[in-house]
Amino acid sequence: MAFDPATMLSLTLAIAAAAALYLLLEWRSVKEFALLYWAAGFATVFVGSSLSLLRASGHLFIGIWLANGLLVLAHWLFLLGVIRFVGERLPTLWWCWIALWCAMLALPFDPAGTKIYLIVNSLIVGLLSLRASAALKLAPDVATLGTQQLRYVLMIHGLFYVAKGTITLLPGTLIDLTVFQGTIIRVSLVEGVMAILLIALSMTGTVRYRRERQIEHLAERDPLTVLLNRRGFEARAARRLAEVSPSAPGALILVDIDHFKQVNDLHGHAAGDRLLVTLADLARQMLPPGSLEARLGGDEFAFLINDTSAEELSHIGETLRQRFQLAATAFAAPQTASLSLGVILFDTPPSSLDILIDQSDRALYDAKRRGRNRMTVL
Ligand SMILES: Nc1nc2c(ncn2[C@@H]2O[C@H](COP(=O)(O)OP(=O)(O)OP(=O)(O)O)[C@@H](O)[C@H]2O)c(=O)[nH]1
Repeated sequence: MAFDPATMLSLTLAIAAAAALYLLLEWRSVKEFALLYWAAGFATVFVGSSLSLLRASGHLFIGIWLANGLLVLAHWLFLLGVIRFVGERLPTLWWCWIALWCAMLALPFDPAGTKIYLIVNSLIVGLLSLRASAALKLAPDVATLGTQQLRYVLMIHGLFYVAKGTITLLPGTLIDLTVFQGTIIRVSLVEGVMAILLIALSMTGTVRYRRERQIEHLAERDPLTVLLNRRGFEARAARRLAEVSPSAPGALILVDIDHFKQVNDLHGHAAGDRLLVTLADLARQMLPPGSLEARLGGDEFAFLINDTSAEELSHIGETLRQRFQLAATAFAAPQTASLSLGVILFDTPPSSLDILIDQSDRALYDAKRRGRNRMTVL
């Protein structure tokens, strides 16, 4: 296939239209607002590329100025989509490109004017793409394969446009925007086709990966307390247990609320829910960073702590018990709700999490049997 301008522009038109439509359909199912910006961006590329065909018939204002201006607008929409996707705010300064681009309308249609136009236009497109790429540099726990892909595609695209603007500065560089003449313009058309294809694919990938991660996250969380559920706890525990050694012992604390049924019966299910959330909040506040906190079901919770000691466990258990008891006084009952804790401290990795849960369950049973509102350590 010849890389002639007409073929490249036809490809650009076809891919941009398909990308706009695809992102719009994707938005209908995922309702991620960034997809709307990106779809609008590709629709703008489609309109801009269509208008650029008019330069061949002498309509230079529409075919060059307006068409290339729409290319800038498209990249602005891509940037707005990325900003929306990462939940950032864009400083007002970034709106200045509109004033700059309008100022270029004053440039004459001679070779010097066209050259300045191409340089400024390319630099604006390059900077908008690089800014979008920078916004996608997310923390490792938030970044997905999709965001990484989009980040690098936008970075390469932005660098290409900055290079294009810079090379155009060189004396003797041949460009003729009126008839798509000059190596830079031709290379740019080829890059444009590749870029819109890769950007569109990365954009859908970005949203998909994030959605998958959100679904994964929800599947491993208890909706009421937002602690891990049993499945999430099991999935994460194996790696923590393998890190246990005599110099860094581990502990599993099993917690059950005493007389919880009375809270539900006397104050309603919503009050019971509030108490469960209170316990989850206390655990989040008091357990050392890196601990695993889970609600195994009903009023039973499990906390896995690494690199701990009997003294630390005793302090955590006692404080948790006392603070919970204080919070539970808001729900008066013949027997106020309290906490029973069964703790197992171990200095070698156990053969399985289930065995560990069984052992701490025995400790918990002992705490219940001895009158509740206490902690038993094995
Ligand atoms: N509010 C609320 N209650 C729940 C939830 N899940 C389970 N429960 C209730 O938790 C209670 C747990 O019962 P038990 O642990 O047997 O009762 P208990 O009164 O705590 O008894 P002891 O543990 O022996 O002191 C039941 O009444 C369940 O209906 C929930 O998500 N929200």
